[in-house]
Amino acid sequence: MAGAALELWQVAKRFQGVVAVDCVSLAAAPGRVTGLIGPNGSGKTTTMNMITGLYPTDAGHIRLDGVDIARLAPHRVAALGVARTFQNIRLLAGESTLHNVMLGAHRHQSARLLDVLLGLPAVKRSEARETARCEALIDLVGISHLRDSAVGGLSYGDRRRVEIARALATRPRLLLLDEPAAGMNFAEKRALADLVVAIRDMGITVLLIEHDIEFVAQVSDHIVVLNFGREIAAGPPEEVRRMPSVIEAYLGTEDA
Ligand SMILES: Nc1ncnc2c1ncn2[C@@H]1O[C@H](COP(=O)(O)OP(=O)(O)OP(=O)(O)O)[C@@H](O)[C@H]1O
Repeated sequence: MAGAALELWQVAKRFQGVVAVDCVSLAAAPGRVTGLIGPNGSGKTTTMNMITGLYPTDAGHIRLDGVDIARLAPHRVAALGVARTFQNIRLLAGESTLHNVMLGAHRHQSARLLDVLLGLPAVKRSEARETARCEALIDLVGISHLRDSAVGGLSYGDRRRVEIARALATRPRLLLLDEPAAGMNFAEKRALADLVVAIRDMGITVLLIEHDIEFVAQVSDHIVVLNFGREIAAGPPEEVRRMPSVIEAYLGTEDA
């Protein structure tokens, strides 16, 4: 699978006079992990919401493999191979892990309604293939023992894994992770870091929003730092961590 190249150029967003994103330009290279960091309220989630089509941009371009997606509806952006997880986990609590992950896969089942109603063998084969693919993803994220468990009863970290597996089930070329390590303990974060690297090694481009600077530095090939809706620094993790502007804006705060 070839990861998509994401490019933002002078992107801006205001909410009734509040400047959420002032002027952000960034590039996420294909098949690499780009970390997007910054203090609370610096515009990270708003940027992600513009990339996925949830918010239309007020200015600038967002290009996916050169195609401007800035004003496309969320389902059209998703159809181009963009998947995401949310800061506040969004899953069907009463349904099993497998059922939740299968929801991500359904976009790829092309069977006609009549064929499904007739239960044709080709439809059953396609369903079996998709089930096997989703089971493999559940295994990849490390929760195969929770395949049939209702997700409402799972730990926070495991629910995050279900969300990532569901996003992967859509066969993304670009995966956006919004604070995936939030609320995780040390061991869970270490396993998550391995998972993010495994996803990158599958060829998928990853854009990662995260507060935990150690975690971001560990998994990112490139880091972009926002403050007050503007990009204040960008570069390799070790370089960015040493920049005085970053230390002042981010690492010096209680979020670091
Ligand atoms: N829907 C909205 N309506 C009004 N203001 C908003 C909306 N969404 C975000 N904002 C404002 O835009 C600014 C940027 O918010 P955003 O959530 O993008 O920041 P963030 O960097 O993701 O913060 P956090 O790390 O706390 O999640 C904040 O001042 C926020 O209050």
